Amino acid sequence: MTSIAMHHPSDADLQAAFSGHPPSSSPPPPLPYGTAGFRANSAVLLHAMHRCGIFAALRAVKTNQTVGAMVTASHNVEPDNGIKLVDPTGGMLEQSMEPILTEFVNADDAVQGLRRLLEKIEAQPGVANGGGGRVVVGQDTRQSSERLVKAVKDGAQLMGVESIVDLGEVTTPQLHFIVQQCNAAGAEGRRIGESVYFEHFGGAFARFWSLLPPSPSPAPAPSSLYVDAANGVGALKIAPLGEHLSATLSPSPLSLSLLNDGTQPTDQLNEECGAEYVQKMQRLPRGFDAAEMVGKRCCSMDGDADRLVYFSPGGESDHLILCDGDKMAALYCTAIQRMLAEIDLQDKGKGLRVGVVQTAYANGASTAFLDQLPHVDVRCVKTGVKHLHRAAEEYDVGVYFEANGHGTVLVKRERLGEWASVVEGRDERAYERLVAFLGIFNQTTGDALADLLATEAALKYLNMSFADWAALYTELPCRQTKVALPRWVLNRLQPHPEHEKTLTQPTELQASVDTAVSSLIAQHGDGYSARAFIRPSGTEDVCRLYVEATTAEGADRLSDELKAKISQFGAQMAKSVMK
Ligand SMILES: CC(=O)N[C@H]1[C@@H](OP(=O)(O)O)O[C@H](CO)[C@@H](O)[C@@H]1O
Ligand SMILES: [Mg+2]
Repeated sequence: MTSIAMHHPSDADLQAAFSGHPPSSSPPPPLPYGTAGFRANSAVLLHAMHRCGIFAALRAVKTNQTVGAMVTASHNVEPDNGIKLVDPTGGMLEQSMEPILTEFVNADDAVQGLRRLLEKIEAQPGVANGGGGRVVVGQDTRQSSERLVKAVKDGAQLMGVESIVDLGEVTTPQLHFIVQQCNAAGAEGRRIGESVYFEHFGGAFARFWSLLPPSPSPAPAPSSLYVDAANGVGALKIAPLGEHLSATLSPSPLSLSLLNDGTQPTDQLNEECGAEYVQKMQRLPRGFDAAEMVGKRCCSMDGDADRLVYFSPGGESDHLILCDGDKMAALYCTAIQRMLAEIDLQDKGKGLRVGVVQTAYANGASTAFLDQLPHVDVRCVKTGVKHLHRAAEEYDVGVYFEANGHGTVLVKRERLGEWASVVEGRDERAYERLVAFLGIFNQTTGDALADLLATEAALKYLNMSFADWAALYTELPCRQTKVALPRWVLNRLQPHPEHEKTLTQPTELQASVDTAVSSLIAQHGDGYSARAFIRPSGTEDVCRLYVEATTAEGADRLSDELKAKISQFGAQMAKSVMK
């Protein structure tokens, strides 16, 4: 295969780069770099994968570092697929690169597109001539993933990258973490693979556990945690995680029981299971028996294991008690607050700046709970973890969570280090415990496995049962619905650029929301609260509607009314183009 040196390739080189590769006869519809990368039905993605491979390799060559490419469509249905690119930091692709990549992926003329891309990449700051660079590729368990990974690798190979490592089936957060580790100081010669991941997170959990007050002897048997793996890639990682914990902590304090592991012929990825289903539908996932498992501690990951929600069957049909991302943020903040208080530094002007970042989908009761915690800033940003992650980085300890369970806690290690001297003579074990707890979180992205460990650690430390955790606050009744609309209609909806709690366009649709909300409040009088917003999804061709109100009946009514308004708006738009 021809490979292109980064500087001034000839037209023949560029032509060769695309010979035998899509786009084929029918050009696919333009693909946006959405909330989490490119995502669509897998049948139209081959050319995008090939070009993302080219792009990833160029970024790797330019920075002379390791870049990642994860082939996954996360919580989407099995026939969909997608790709998320991982920057050398281990984080998501830098935002300024998104339009550059999008233009290249959608260029009608592939050769011209690549020429423009080369110019733009060369203009970026970085190593002048590049040289080495590595692309690490991972995939979820979708049937289409293997074929698409091949297209990514073919694309990467054309760009003269020094090496391409195919990790096979890994979770999205594993790939992020491995990329970060590859670029860390002293990584040369280290084996690239997932063992580094299990050692790091299993080790962090074990360290924290060993710093807890000793359990009465003999230690009580660990209570089982039932894990719904959404029939996705996370299922493959529960056993190695368990083995690692048993090898480090004897006996392992966690007993993990795996369900929806994708091994049965009827198992379908994300179908009636997984974090998205459980959180949005508020229903028990398939395979969880309400009567048999009542009161048990359970959790659900999504298809690529970067989200986690906890729940407990309520005993009746498929009713459940949910601890979603909002409650995980509340739990972690409570634990961090307690740990800070133990070292007694918070109110002495030396405290760490602790912040929590949420989106407009956070339940109002969670925001109120976090707001009343002392010394914690609460912020609301746009949907999509890239926005939350960036905002959380501004704090010394930045907790971020989407209600759907995607989140983590970011820590400025150097600030923690500065504290080491301040705590001298105080409770040093408490300080070490704080450091160890914060060490459990994945610093690159939200991570179902790491969050599972952190949740179990926090519950143990706070001596809380699942029921105690669920009772930290009571959610306001809320409804999340979606209305299918074509992309060109969705493109007319412009959410507020900072918080998405309103639409700046079309103003008539926003006015309908305002009127419906005010009239519900007016009907109930003082003390009644209600909130609603509309937003186009960045991962599916749907318009999302979120509603919350003091009463369930009010939330239902508001939701029905606004759903009808959205459908009406879609119909009007369709009519206007037919004229
Ligand atoms: C309301 C909601 O849950 N939206 C999800 C969903 O984005 P949308 O743009 O809303 O489709 O998928 C994103 C990627 O997984 C996730 O970050 C986000 O929170
Ligand atoms: Mg996901």
